[in-house]
Amino acid sequence: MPSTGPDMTAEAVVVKEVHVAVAVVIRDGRVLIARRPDHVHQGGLLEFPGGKVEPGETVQQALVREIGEETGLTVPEGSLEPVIGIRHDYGDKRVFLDVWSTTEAQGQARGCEGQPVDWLLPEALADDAFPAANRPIIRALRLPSTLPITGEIADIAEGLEKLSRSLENVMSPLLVLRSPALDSDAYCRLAEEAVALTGDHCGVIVHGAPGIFESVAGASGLHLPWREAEKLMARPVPGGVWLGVSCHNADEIAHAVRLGADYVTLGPVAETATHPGEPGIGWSAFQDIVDSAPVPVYGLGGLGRDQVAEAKVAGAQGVAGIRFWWPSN
Ligand SMILES: Nc1nc2c([nH]c(=O)n2[C@@H]2O[C@H](COP(=O)(O)OP(=O)(O)OP(=O)(O)O)[C@@H](O)[C@H]2O)c(=O)[nH]1
Repeated sequence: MPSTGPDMTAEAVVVKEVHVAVAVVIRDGRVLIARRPDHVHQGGLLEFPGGKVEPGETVQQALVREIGEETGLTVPEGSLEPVIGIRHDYGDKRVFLDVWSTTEAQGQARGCEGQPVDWLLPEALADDAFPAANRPIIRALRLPSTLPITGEIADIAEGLEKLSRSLENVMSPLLVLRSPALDSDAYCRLAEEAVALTGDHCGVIVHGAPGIFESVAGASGLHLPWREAEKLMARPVPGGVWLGVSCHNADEIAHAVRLGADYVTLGPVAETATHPGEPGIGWSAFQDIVDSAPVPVYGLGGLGRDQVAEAKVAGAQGVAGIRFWWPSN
C-alpha cells in the first residue's frame, strides 16, 4: 500500500563521519586496553584509549590529550606512528578510526574515568570483545611490517636449499611460500618440508587454491592469488589462521574484505624486476586505495625494507616482497 506520510527515502540522510583518534600504547610487548562504560556507544566492550578529534586539533594532539585524560600517561607527540585507518558504519554512527601507536608512554596507567584498564598481549585480544571496527586493528598488531614472499622455485630441492640459506634474512614471524611453477603435489611436498624447516623461526602461509591449505599440515594460513579469490564467496579457512589475498585495486580489496581476509597485498607500487618498463601505481594512488580499505594492506612490487616507513605513511601495514630477502641464485 502506498504511504501517505512524508517520503523519508527522498531526503538523503547524511550522517557525518566522526574522526576518532585511537591509541595503541605498547609496553613490554603488551597493549593498553580499557573497558568502555556501559552507557556509551558500543558500551561494555573493550577498546583502545581514544576519542573524537576536536576542531582545530591534529590527530597527534588528540591522541596525546585523550591518552592523558583517560589513562594518566604522558606521550611524546613525536613517538606516535601510524598503524591503520578504518572507516566503519555502525548504522547509528559512522566513524573513521585513525589508529596510531607509541612505545614511549611514561607513567603508571590508570582508568582516570573509572574504567578498568589492563595490559594485554596482542594474541590475547579477542575480536568479539571489541567493537566490530576493531578487527583490522587487532590483525595489524599481530602482523609484521615486512611480509617475505619466496621467489621462483623450479623444484623442491632448490626451493628448500634457498629457503634454508635465506632464513636468517626473514626477520618476520611469517612468510608466504609462493611457487606457481610447481604442480600441486610437488607444491604440497615443498610446503610440508618448508613448515618443518622453518620450525619455530617463522610460520609458513601457503599460496594457491583453498585445497592446498587443507593438504599442508602445520601451515599458518592461506594466501590467495586474485584468480582464486575471485571464485570464492566465503572465507575458505578457519578464523584462527591467516587469510591473505593479492589485490590490484579497490574493488578487489572490497571482495577480499567480504571473504574475511586478514590482510591484502596491493601493487605493483613501483616497477618490478620481472616487468621492467612497466611503472607501478605509485604511492599517491596506493594511498588513495588504502584510505578506504578496512584491512591491513601491504605494498608490493619493487619495494624493499627501507620503504617500510614510506609505506606506513601511505597507510600501509608495511611492505611485502621477494627481492629484499630471497637469493637471486
Ligand atoms: N576510543 C575508542 N573508540 C572506538 C574504538 N573502536 C570503535 O569503534 N570506537 C568508536 O569510536 C567512537 C569514539 O567515541 P568515544 O566515546 O571514545 O569518544 P569521545 O569520548 O570523544 O566521544 P563522546 O563525547 O561522544 O563520548 C565511538 O563511536 C566508539 O564506539 C576504540 O578502540 N577506541
